[in-house]
Amino acid sequence: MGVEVRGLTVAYRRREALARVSLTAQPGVVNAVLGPNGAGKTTLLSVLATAQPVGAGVAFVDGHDVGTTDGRAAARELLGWLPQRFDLAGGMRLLDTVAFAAWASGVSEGDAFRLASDALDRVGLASRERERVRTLSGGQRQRLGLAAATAHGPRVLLLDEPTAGLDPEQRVHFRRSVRSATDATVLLSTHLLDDAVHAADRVIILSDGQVRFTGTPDDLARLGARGTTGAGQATGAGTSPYEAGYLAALHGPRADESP
Ligand SMILES: Nc1ncnc2c1ncn2[C@@H]1O[C@H](COP(=O)(O)OP(=O)(O)OP(=O)(O)O)[C@@H](O)[C@H]1O
Repeated sequence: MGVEVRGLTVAYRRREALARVSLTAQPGVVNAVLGPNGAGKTTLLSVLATAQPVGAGVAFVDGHDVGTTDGRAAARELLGWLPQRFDLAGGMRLLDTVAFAAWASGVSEGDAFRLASDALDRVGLASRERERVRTLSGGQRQRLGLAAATAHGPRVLLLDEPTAGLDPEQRVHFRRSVRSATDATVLLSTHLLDDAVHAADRVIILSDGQVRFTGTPDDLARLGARGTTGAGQATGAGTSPYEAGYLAALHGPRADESP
């Protein structure tokens, strides 16, 4: 069932971080949520992760309405969430870290270590499973976070800027790990266009709390290839079709209210 959001509005005090956002994410599809700083990406993922209340509108995670107490409880069992900032105990071994996360997500103690071992294998850390967390590089740490978020087999996976701060090679590794770690519906937030078009089947562009574009990376490139942004500015030489599409999406009309 994936994710469905209709008319979602979330405000901090009186300022709207999300303004009547509507979008769907189909089962098994990797969606990049792209947008500038302050666009509302973390707020959207936090609502879906049940860490933040729905203001107005509705949000369903695999058919469960996260605006209700029962819906939140049901959604939590089938979610995987890698927040923008997460703490891991440096002295713990990788295997114990992931097994603990699986157990905390409802997996039995007996299954937790087997699932943790499988998850570490999928993100390319199997050979390090006996090592301690503090020995990992930034990129390896993110992949450990991915293993911890996916070991219990979530139906919906929410990754908040998982490649922030990683060098290009580590970003490529991480993107590949997402593909191999899960067949869940994925929402992956980023402000890096490269990550969005290479990691995802679909791109959702948010700006100022509004959806500006939804489509495939090819759709975005086609939008860019039209040669002008929605604001009528010509795109310069050296601008890729994706970048031109991103600019057009940011400066054109909002996308979630079109048929
Ligand atoms: N706890 C908070 N209190 C008040 N305002 C907040 C809070 N969290 C976020 N905001 C505001 O809500 C808006 C959306 O923030 P959000 O963190 O969702 O954006 P983002 O797209 O994830 O940004 P970034 O790329 O910088 O992480 C911003 O204007 C931000 O200042």
